[in-house]
Amino acid sequence: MKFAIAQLNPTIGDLAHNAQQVLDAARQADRLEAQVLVTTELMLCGYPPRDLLLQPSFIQAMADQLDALAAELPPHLAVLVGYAAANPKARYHGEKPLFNSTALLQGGKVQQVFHKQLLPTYDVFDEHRYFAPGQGPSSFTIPLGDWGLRVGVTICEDLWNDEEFWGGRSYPRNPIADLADDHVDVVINLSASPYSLNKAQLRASMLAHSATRFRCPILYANQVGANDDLIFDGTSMAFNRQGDLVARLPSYQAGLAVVEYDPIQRDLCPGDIAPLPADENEAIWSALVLGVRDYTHKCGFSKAVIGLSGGIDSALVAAIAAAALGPANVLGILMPSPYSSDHSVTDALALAQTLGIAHQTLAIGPLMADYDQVLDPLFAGTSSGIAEENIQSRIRGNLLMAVSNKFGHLLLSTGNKSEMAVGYCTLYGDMNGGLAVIADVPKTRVYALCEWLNRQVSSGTGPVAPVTLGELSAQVGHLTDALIPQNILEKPPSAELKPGQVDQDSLPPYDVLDDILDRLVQRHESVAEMVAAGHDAAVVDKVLRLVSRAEFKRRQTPPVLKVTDRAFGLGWRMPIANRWKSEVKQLATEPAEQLLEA
Ligand SMILES: Nc1ncnc2c1ncn2[C@@H]1O[C@H](COP(=O)(O)OP(=O)(O)OC[C@H]2O[C@@H]([n+]3cccc(C(=O)O)c3)[C@H](O)[C@@H]2O)[C@@H](O)[C@H]1O
Ligand SMILES: Nc1ncnc2c1ncn2[C@@H]1O[C@H](COP(=O)(O)OP(=O)(O)OP(=O)(O)O)[C@@H](O)[C@H]1O
Ligand SMILES: NC(=O)CC[C@H](N)C(=O)O
Repeated sequence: MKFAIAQLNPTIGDLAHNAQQVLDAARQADRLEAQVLVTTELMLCGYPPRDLLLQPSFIQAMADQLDALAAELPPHLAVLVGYAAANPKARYHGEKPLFNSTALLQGGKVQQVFHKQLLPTYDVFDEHRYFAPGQGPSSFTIPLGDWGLRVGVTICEDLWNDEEFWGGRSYPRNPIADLADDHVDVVINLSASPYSLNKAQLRASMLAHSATRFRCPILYANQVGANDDLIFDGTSMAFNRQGDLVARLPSYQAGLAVVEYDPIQRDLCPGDIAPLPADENEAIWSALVLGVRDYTHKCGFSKAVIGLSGGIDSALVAAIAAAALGPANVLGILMPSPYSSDHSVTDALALAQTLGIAHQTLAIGPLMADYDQVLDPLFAGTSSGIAEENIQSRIRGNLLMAVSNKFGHLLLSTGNKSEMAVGYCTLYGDMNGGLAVIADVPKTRVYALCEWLNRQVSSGTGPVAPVTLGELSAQVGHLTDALIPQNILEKPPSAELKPGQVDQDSLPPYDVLDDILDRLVQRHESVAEMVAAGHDAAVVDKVLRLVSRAEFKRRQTPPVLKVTDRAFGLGWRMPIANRWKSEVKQLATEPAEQLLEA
């Protein structure tokens, strides 16, 4: 008796293409003599479909696609497919018209339908907006010799609510416990669980716990690929009833695994276990490469443009883009101003050369002079300040968008999470772009990732992950000792908007800033807790005020690829016109310029 797990990469709304992926996987599973194929949550429409779910024509098209798929599948194979099913009982306003469902397709038609019971509505999830909860327990039976194997079906969050695992902090219901009470032999879970740092390890310990606690094998199929800001790592797994890992699919790529069930032992047999990324840097790098590749291609682009400043943020984004799209599809634009250092140009050129990407230099001095001249009647008699400095950034943003418009390149923006948090970036300037590639990566991690990249290349360790450095190395071919030129790693970070400017004139050292931000954004700590951890109260106060003051900018940031537990975007929904002072001593009404320089 064999189960197949299909780890697939659906595109939101591309029903025919997603169904074709299921069909291809089913044919492969059939050739491998599997009896059951498990796909991922909402596979037919892709996860998360968001407000497409509010369009009745979309739901009808999905139902039609499901019937068409059922008719084409190998007839003996039982195929579990995630889709959104109409809720026939929904009659009054406010009752949700849909279920988040799994169809069991076999013999050319839909045999059974199971509904998700626990609907996540936190962080980036908003499932109560669309779905009614199902009432379990949900199972089906596969004839096996003279008995029937009872298979319990759950959908993603259904498995995330074991009160023992979370130390009592969960809802009263646990669908896995209900299935165990119902004496199922195996539990299946169809998931769309987005990547964040170390989440694969969390999922594994949670699954191992449930398998052990209920003495029940678990097969877990997770979506792979990126849809908008969310990156899905896949890393599908299977655990036996002792809680041992018996199979794992590779992270960050589509694939199919077959796991055998032994009816005598009533347990899963050991199968192939793909390695996890070797460390945190490899995991984040691989996630970002997948995020850029899928966003770019799924939005219909093949090429990207990036402003290359000779700094570390644009260097990392350019390396990610080169790995994701191929160096031939990345264009770096150097735009020196009279305030730019020589090394901003030489370092950017060295980077373009090691990455093998095309580059072009557009000097912005004459445009700055034109702006000064045009604004002179209005600005005469005022002292030069932030308005004039930001014009440089806006000229660059404008030129980059002109290149994007002219040649159809996607503009990748380069701001990191630390500067996005405190508003150390210019609206309609360096914030321009279609995708904010590293806006969930703190500056200290930007350095760590670049150092890791250089170590990988210089140690000649070769491919580190299937979609990542290996491909980049293969494409670049001539990598020597460093991918990111050493000077980019060593020089002090600077916006170079005025002579001699460095980030640390305005901001606390990045290790201090990032620790405070982590405590604020991820861990919801109070000022008192941060001070107790050793931070200076005045520094904490300044950072909190900057964060509060910059909300209007973050709301206008391009979609941010999420790699932490809490990214700016859907998981961070703060009001802009906001007078809540928390423990911040005073409302942040000072201009950002004064705050940054305080
Ligand atoms: N609540 C609100 N809702 C909507 N809009 C609001 C707003 N409050 C201010 N604004 C608008 O925002 C403007 C201020 O924001 P903005 O124009 O971005 O300018 P601002 O934040 O004043 O200055 C940008 C800062 O980013 C730094 N920086 C660091 C690194 C790189 C770069 C770079 O550009 O390369 C820049 C730069 O040194 C400076 O300190 C106001 O003049 C106002 O128009
Ligand atoms: N001289 C320049 N040429 C091209 N692009 C630039 C230049 N200066 C700034 N940019 C663009 O604006 C972004 C923000 O730049 P800036 O150097 O001011 O800040 P940063 O946070 O230190 O980033 P980086 O580390 O990439 O320099 C850069 O990442 C780059 O995309
Ligand atoms: N799609 C879901 O139900 C996802 C929720 C789940 N807790 C996760 O992050 O993986």
